[in-house]
Amino acid sequence: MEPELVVNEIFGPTVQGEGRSMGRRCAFLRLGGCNLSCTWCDTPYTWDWTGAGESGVRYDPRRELHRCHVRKVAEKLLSFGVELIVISGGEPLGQQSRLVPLVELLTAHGLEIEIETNGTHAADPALVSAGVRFNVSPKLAHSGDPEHRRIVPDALKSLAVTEGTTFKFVCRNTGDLDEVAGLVEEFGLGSVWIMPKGQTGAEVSRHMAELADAVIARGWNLTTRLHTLLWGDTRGV
Ligand SMILES: Nc1nc2[nH]cc(C(=O)O)c2c(=O)[nH]1
Ligand code: SF4
Ligand SMILES: [Mg+2]
Repeated sequence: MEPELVVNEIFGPTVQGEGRSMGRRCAFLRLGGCNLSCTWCDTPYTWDWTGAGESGVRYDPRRELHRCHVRKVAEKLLSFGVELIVISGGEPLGQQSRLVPLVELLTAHGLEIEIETNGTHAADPALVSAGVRFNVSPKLAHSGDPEHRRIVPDALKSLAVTEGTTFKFVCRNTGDLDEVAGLVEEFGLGSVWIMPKGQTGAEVSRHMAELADAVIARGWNLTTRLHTLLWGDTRGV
């Protein structure tokens, strides 16, 4: 039987708004479901059916989630005519065995693939050998998730030695950077990016200004949230 993915939305062309490929033209596959429930999550409509997030909104899974055959998803993503596909969520690695055939179809067409993940799942070796790059965003205490759920040591250690992985931490101020340093040290994380928390351009810019000098001084990289600066808290961009 042909595998199906639980999809929230497919959109493009846009630009990758975060991290190492910021500004690159791309299309997005946003999958449904997440194993965490961060209070400030910017995509609660992919998982929050009870109103657990900051907004208190209960989203309707019947509206938000769609089962789609891998082949159809691939066709749609290829139709955007972009060189880079970003797979996000929710938490896309919750469906990673079913992502393998999709990634194989896309890489056969010469596309590059990045997966945004919260770092609680080790990557399937088949995704790694297909050439997927992982943008791993472990959650800090301010996410509101209990530590045993947001920090999975074996997953982080495995992702840390996976070729081409970057780590991207959502931070508000310099106080958060000590917590990042602790994780970097404990799990041997390389290619560290700090990203300001924010769902409006003003909030992103304020946190960015507070963080920039300290991030540079610590020898890390800084990314903004380009899509938020451009389009605010809009879906599907
Ligand atoms: N343009 C754009 N860039 C992004 N980079 C990571 C995103 C995400 O939602 O994971 C995202 C997103 O939602 N939009
Ligand atoms: S891990 Fe990501 S998608 Fe899941 S709740 Fe946290 S911010 Fe939202
Ligand atoms: Mg987003």
